[in-house]
Amino acid sequence: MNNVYLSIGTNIGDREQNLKHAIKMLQGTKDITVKAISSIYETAPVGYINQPSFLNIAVFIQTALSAYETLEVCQSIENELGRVREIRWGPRIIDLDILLFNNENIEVENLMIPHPRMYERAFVLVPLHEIMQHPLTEQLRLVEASVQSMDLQKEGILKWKHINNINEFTRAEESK
Ligand SMILES: Nc1ncnc2c1ncn2[C@@H]1O[C@H](COP(=O)(O)OP(=O)(O)OP(=O)(O)O)[C@@H](O)[C@H]1O
Ligand SMILES: Nc1nc2c(c(=O)[nH]1)N=C(CO)CN2
Repeated sequence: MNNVYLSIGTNIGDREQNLKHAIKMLQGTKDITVKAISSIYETAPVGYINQPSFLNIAVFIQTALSAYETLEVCQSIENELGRVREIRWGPRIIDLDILLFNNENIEVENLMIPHPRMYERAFVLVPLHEIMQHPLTEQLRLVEASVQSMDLQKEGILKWKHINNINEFTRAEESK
Protein backbone atom coordinates (compact mmCIF):
# COMPACT_ATOMS: atom_id res chain seq x y z
CA MET A 1 0.00 0.00 0.00
CA ASN A 2 1.37 3.40 -0.97
CA ASN A 3 1.07 6.49 1.22
CA VAL A 4 0.45 9.48 -0.98
CA TYR A 5 -0.13 13.20 -0.41
CA LEU A 6 -1.99 15.27 -3.00
CA SER A 7 -2.56 19.00 -3.35
CA ILE A 8 -5.82 20.27 -4.85
CA GLY A 9 -6.45 23.86 -5.96
CA THR A 10 -9.29 25.74 -7.67
CA ASN A 11 -10.07 29.37 -8.51
CA ILE A 12 -12.89 29.26 -11.05
CA GLY A 13 -16.65 28.80 -10.53
CA ASP A 14 -18.03 27.31 -7.31
CA ARG A 15 -14.68 26.54 -5.76
CA GLU A 16 -15.98 24.55 -2.78
CA GLN A 17 -18.13 22.39 -5.07
CA ASN A 18 -15.12 21.78 -7.30
CA LEU A 19 -13.16 20.48 -4.30
CA LYS A 20 -16.09 18.30 -3.25
CA HIS A 21 -16.40 16.79 -6.70
CA ALA A 22 -12.69 16.01 -6.84
CA ILE A 23 -12.74 14.34 -3.41
CA LYS A 24 -15.82 12.33 -4.32
CA MET A 25 -14.15 11.12 -7.47
CA LEU A 26 -11.01 10.12 -5.57
CA GLN A 27 -13.15 8.28 -3.02
CA GLY A 28 -14.98 6.55 -5.85
CA THR A 29 -11.79 5.31 -7.49
CA LYS A 30 -11.06 1.62 -7.08
CA ASP A 31 -7.81 1.03 -5.18
CA ILE A 32 -7.80 4.52 -3.59
CA THR A 33 -8.86 5.21 0.00
CA VAL A 34 -9.04 8.82 1.16
CA LYS A 35 -7.61 8.82 4.71
CA ALA A 36 -7.39 12.53 5.58
CA ILE A 37 -8.42 15.92 4.23
CA SER A 38 -7.00 19.23 5.45
CA SER A 39 -8.99 22.36 6.22
CA ILE A 40 -9.80 24.46 3.19
CA TYR A 41 -7.47 27.46 2.82
CA GLU A 42 -8.10 30.59 0.80
CA THR A 43 -4.80 31.56 -0.78
CA ALA A 44 -3.45 34.47 -2.79
CA PRO A 45 -2.48 33.48 -6.36
CA VAL A 46 1.17 32.62 -6.88
CA GLY A 47 3.06 32.72 -10.17
CA TYR A 48 0.48 34.50 -12.28
CA ILE A 49 -0.84 37.21 -9.97
CA ASN A 50 -3.71 38.70 -11.97
CA GLN A 51 -6.37 36.06 -11.18
CA PRO A 52 -8.90 35.28 -8.42
CA SER A 53 -7.77 33.77 -5.13
CA PHE A 54 -7.66 29.99 -4.80
CA LEU A 55 -9.12 27.46 -2.42
CA ASN A 56 -6.45 24.87 -1.60
CA ILE A 57 -6.50 21.61 0.32
CA ALA A 58 -4.16 18.67 0.87
CA VAL A 59 -5.37 15.08 0.85
CA PHE A 60 -3.74 11.94 2.20
CA ILE A 61 -4.63 8.76 0.33
CA GLN A 62 -3.59 5.15 0.47
CA THR A 63 -3.49 3.34 -2.81
CA ALA A 64 -2.37 0.16 -4.50
CA LEU A 65 -1.81 2.18 -7.67
CA SER A 66 1.66 3.09 -8.89
CA ALA A 67 2.75 6.75 -8.95
CA TYR A 68 2.11 6.92 -12.67
CA GLU A 69 -1.35 5.36 -12.34
CA THR A 70 -2.12 7.85 -9.58
CA LEU A 71 -1.11 10.69 -11.91
CA GLU A 72 -3.48 9.28 -14.55
CA VAL A 73 -6.32 9.26 -12.01
CA CYS A 74 -5.55 12.90 -11.11
CA GLN A 75 -5.54 13.90 -14.76
CA SER A 76 -8.77 12.10 -15.54
CA ILE A 77 -10.46 13.89 -12.61
CA GLU A 78 -9.16 17.22 -13.97
CA ASN A 79 -10.51 16.38 -17.40
CA GLU A 80 -13.83 15.15 -16.06
CA LEU A 81 -14.34 18.39 -14.17
CA GLY A 82 -13.73 20.30 -17.36
CA ARG A 83 -10.28 21.70 -16.88
CA VAL A 84 -8.86 23.49 -19.91
CA ARG A 85 -5.13 24.20 -20.04
CA GLU A 86 -4.51 27.81 -20.98
CA ILE A 87 -2.16 30.15 -19.13
CA ARG A 88 0.70 28.54 -17.21
CA TRP A 89 -0.08 29.00 -13.52
CA GLY A 90 -3.32 30.68 -14.64
CA PRO A 91 -6.96 30.21 -13.50
CA ARG A 92 -8.27 26.67 -13.23
CA ILE A 93 -11.42 24.78 -12.25
CA ILE A 94 -9.34 22.13 -10.59
CA ASP A 95 -5.70 21.11 -10.31
CA LEU A 96 -4.52 17.90 -8.66
CA ASP A 97 -0.81 17.49 -8.01
CA ILE A 98 1.02 14.57 -6.43
CA LEU A 99 3.24 15.97 -3.68
CA LEU A 100 4.77 12.88 -2.06
CA PHE A 101 4.63 9.17 -2.87
CA ASN A 102 5.92 7.16 0.10
CA ASN A 103 9.42 8.46 0.61
CA GLU A 104 10.33 8.02 -3.03
CA ASN A 105 12.16 10.26 -5.46
CA ILE A 106 10.66 9.78 -8.89
CA GLU A 107 11.85 11.48 -12.05
CA VAL A 108 10.32 10.16 -15.22
CA GLU A 109 8.85 11.97 -18.18
CA ASN A 110 5.79 13.95 -17.01
CA LEU A 111 6.21 13.02 -13.36
CA MET A 112 8.46 14.44 -10.66
CA ILE A 113 8.02 13.49 -7.01
CA PRO A 114 8.44 15.24 -4.59
CA HIS A 115 6.64 17.91 -6.60
CA PRO A 116 9.48 20.20 -7.69
CA ARG A 117 7.91 23.46 -6.49
CA MET A 118 6.19 22.26 -3.33
CA TYR A 119 8.72 23.39 -0.72
CA GLU A 120 8.49 27.01 -1.81
CA ARG A 121 4.66 27.11 -1.90
CA ALA A 122 2.86 28.06 1.29
CA PHE A 123 -0.50 27.17 -0.33
CA VAL A 124 0.81 23.58 -0.59
CA LEU A 125 2.78 23.29 2.64
CA VAL A 126 0.26 24.72 5.11
CA PRO A 127 -2.57 22.27 4.29
CA LEU A 128 -0.07 19.43 3.93
CA HIS A 129 1.46 20.16 7.33
CA GLU A 130 -2.00 19.90 8.90
CA ILE A 131 -2.55 16.29 7.78
CA MET A 132 0.97 14.85 7.96
CA GLN A 133 0.89 11.29 9.27
CA HIS A 134 3.50 9.53 11.35
CA PRO A 135 6.14 8.31 10.96
CA LEU A 136 7.67 11.57 9.74
CA THR A 137 9.84 10.79 6.76
CA GLU A 138 12.76 12.94 5.73
CA GLN A 139 10.49 14.73 3.24
CA LEU A 140 7.82 15.41 5.85
CA ARG A 141 10.45 16.83 8.21
CA LEU A 142 11.45 19.21 5.45
CA VAL A 143 7.78 20.25 5.10
CA GLU A 144 7.70 20.99 8.82
CA ALA A 145 10.87 23.06 8.73
CA SER A 146 9.73 24.99 5.65
CA VAL A 147 6.28 25.79 6.97
CA GLN A 148 7.67 27.00 10.28
CA SER A 149 9.92 29.48 8.48
CA MET A 150 7.04 31.04 6.52
CA ASP A 151 5.08 34.20 7.31
CA LEU A 152 1.56 33.05 6.48
CA GLN A 153 0.05 36.51 6.55
CA LYS A 154 2.62 37.75 4.09
CA GLU A 155 2.04 34.68 1.91
CA GLY A 156 -1.73 35.39 1.86
CA ILE A 157 -2.86 32.11 3.46
CA LEU A 158 -6.17 32.17 5.34
CA LYS A 159 -7.97 29.24 6.91
CA TRP A 160 -11.37 29.32 5.18
CA LYS A 161 -13.18 26.28 6.55
CA HIS A 162 -12.23 23.55 8.97
CA ILE A 163 -13.04 20.03 7.82
CA ASN A 164 -13.91 17.81 10.77
CA ASN A 165 -14.00 14.53 9.00
CA ILE A 166 -13.52 13.20 5.56
CA ASN A 167 -17.19 12.39 4.98
CA GLU A 168 -18.15 16.02 5.40
CA PHE A 169 -17.72 16.68 1.70
CA THR A 170 -19.89 13.77 0.64
CA ARG A 171 -22.59 14.31 3.25
CA ALA A 172 -23.00 18.01 2.47
CA GLU A 173 -23.57 16.99 -1.12
CA GLU A 174 -26.22 14.39 -0.28
CA SER A 175 -28.27 16.71 1.94
CA LYS A 176 -28.84 19.16 -0.93
N1 LIG B 1 4.16 15.50 -9.04
C1 LIG B 1 3.38 15.81 -10.07
N2 LIG B 1 2.04 15.91 -9.93
C2 LIG B 1 1.25 16.25 -10.97
N3 LIG B 1 1.69 16.53 -12.21
C3 LIG B 1 3.02 16.44 -12.41
C4 LIG B 1 3.91 16.09 -11.35
N4 LIG B 1 5.18 16.09 -11.84
C5 LIG B 1 5.08 16.41 -13.13
N5 LIG B 1 3.79 16.62 -13.48
C6 LIG B 1 3.39 17.00 -14.83
O1 LIG B 1 3.11 18.36 -14.86
C7 LIG B 1 2.27 18.58 -15.96
C8 LIG B 1 1.67 19.97 -15.91
O2 LIG B 1 0.85 20.06 -14.79
P1 LIG B 1 -0.07 21.30 -14.62
O3 LIG B 1 -0.61 21.80 -15.92
O4 LIG B 1 -1.07 20.94 -13.56
O5 LIG B 1 0.97 22.39 -14.08
P2 LIG B 1 0.58 23.58 -13.21
O6 LIG B 1 -0.31 23.07 -12.12
O7 LIG B 1 0.07 24.69 -14.09
O8 LIG B 1 1.94 24.08 -12.60
P3 LIG B 1 2.74 23.43 -11.41
O9 LIG B 1 3.32 22.17 -11.96
O10 LIG B 1 3.75 24.49 -11.11
O11 LIG B 1 1.80 23.19 -10.27
C9 LIG B 1 1.29 17.44 -15.90
O12 LIG B 1 0.81 17.14 -17.17
C10 LIG B 1 2.14 16.30 -15.34
O13 LIG B 1 2.53 15.42 -16.35
N1 LIG C 1 -2.64 30.25 -4.38
C1 LIG C 1 -2.41 29.43 -5.40
N2 LIG C 1 -1.66 29.83 -6.43
C2 LIG C 1 -1.42 28.98 -7.47
C3 LIG C 1 -1.95 27.67 -7.46
C4 LIG C 1 -2.74 27.27 -6.35
O1 LIG C 1 -3.24 26.12 -6.28
N3 LIG C 1 -2.94 28.17 -5.34
N4 LIG C 1 -1.67 26.83 -8.47
C5 LIG C 1 -0.90 27.20 -9.47
C6 LIG C 1 -0.55 26.25 -10.53
O2 LIG C 1 -0.07 25.09 -10.05
C7 LIG C 1 -0.34 28.55 -9.58
N5 LIG C 1 -0.66 29.38 -8.49
